[in-house]
Amino acid sequence: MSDILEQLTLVLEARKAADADSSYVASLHAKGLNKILEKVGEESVETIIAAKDAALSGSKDDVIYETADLWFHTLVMLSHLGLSANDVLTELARRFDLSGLEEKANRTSK
Ligand SMILES: N=c1c2ncn([C@@H]3O[C@H](COP(=O)(O)OP(=O)(O)OP(=O)(O)O)[C@@H](O)[C@H]3O)c2ncn1[C@@H]1O[C@H](COP(=O)(O)O)[C@@H](O)[C@H]1O
Repeated sequence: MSDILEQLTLVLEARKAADADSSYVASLHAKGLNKILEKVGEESVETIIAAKDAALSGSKDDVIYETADLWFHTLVMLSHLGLSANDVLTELARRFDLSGLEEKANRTSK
């Protein structure tokens, strides 16, 4: 796992027990899963809009910024559910080198 992802995972875990008044992450946990999912949805839309704008303007800075917001909020969602980036990385590693078409054919109904 990249250094920053590893460090952020540790911070997110610690924030589950932090005071909601002094931590944005703790405030999300206190508000609950629906609020976290609302943020994931919001950041998804903002990422899509930034990508569409980048295709028109050629400026990609907002795509990076909004994608970081999206990744961050999905990490909070995973943490809230007792999961972590490592669980997703393990799944990506399992898929590595497997054609997307082949992987899809092997999927059980989900
Ligand atoms: N990477 C991030 C990160 N990315 C985005 N954000 C916050 O996510 C929010 C998203 O932006 P919005 O404009 O949607 O926020 P908002 O309008 O305040 O949100 P709402 O009131 O609409 O819910 C902002 O408050 C950002 O500051 C982050 N907050 C924290 N982190 C990391 O998490 C760590 C722990 O943060 P705290 O829990 O706040 O200490 C930090 O040290 C960082 O490493």
